[in-house]
Amino acid sequence: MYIFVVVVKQMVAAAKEWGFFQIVNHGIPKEVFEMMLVEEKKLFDRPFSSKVGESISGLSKNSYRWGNPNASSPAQYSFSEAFHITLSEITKFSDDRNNFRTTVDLYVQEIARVTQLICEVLGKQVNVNSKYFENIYELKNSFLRLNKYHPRVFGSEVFGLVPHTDTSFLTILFQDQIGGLELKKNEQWISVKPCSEALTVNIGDMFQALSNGVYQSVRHRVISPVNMERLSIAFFVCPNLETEIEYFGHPKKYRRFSFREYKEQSERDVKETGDKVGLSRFLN
Ligand SMILES: O=C(O)CCC(=O)C(=O)O
Ligand SMILES: [Fe+2]
Repeated sequence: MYIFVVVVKQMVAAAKEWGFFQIVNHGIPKEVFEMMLVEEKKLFDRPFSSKVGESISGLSKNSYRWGNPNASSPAQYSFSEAFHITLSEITKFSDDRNNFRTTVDLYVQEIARVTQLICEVLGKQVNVNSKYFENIYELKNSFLRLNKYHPRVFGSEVFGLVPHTDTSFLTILFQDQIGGLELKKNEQWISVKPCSEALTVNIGDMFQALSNGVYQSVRHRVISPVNMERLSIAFFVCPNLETEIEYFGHPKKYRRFSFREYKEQSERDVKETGDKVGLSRFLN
């Protein structure tokens, strides 16, 4: 019990100060990550035409992304490709010849169990209404993002993923051992070193709003690896589109808004400026 209290304190402190922390002893067997990496590799190894052209293993057609479609200068290029798989899609997969569906489903169940605990614990400390995290596995708008980063082809630093904050409540990331993820703190970029047993958790914009700005959704980016590829798997816990995001105490830092409103505003901002304005648009 004492240990639990200490760990909660550390998580809360990290969520406030860094917006990031790593967890070990999460109870997910390492085989689950290994199996998931095998499936991820197989998926990315398909020919480009197959990834953009047809639906794979029952994934929706627009689940595949590459680069940054909104880039208007080299500084905004992202040298990576990704698959987005929503929880609602997982139940609809039809083709399971290659264990893809079973593996993804197992992964999400395991991750959702750990995420449930983290969300409840963090939420409780800042009086977030418990309805937001009642059943993480039922939040069908949540999604997995499988990321593959390509070795850099130009000189010095190239982005694998441009600086951004996550729109989610919270993101829970498994990364391989290559490294490249960095977070911004006091105007400096700091690397989040890979640790094979750890999951990396970061606060998203929605948790910042629900906690009235106490937890920080911190900007982060990925620097392209040198001479090798990097893989990661991010699980974004997201509310349903119509969910109203609101802190129930006073004074309220942000006005009430729906997740749909936030997403649509962010998409418009990204299209127009290449970047999301984020929560500062929703100040009270
Ligand atoms: O791959 C990583 O290390 C980070 C991924 C990320 O930030 C994202 O997918 O939003
Ligand atoms: Fe991110």
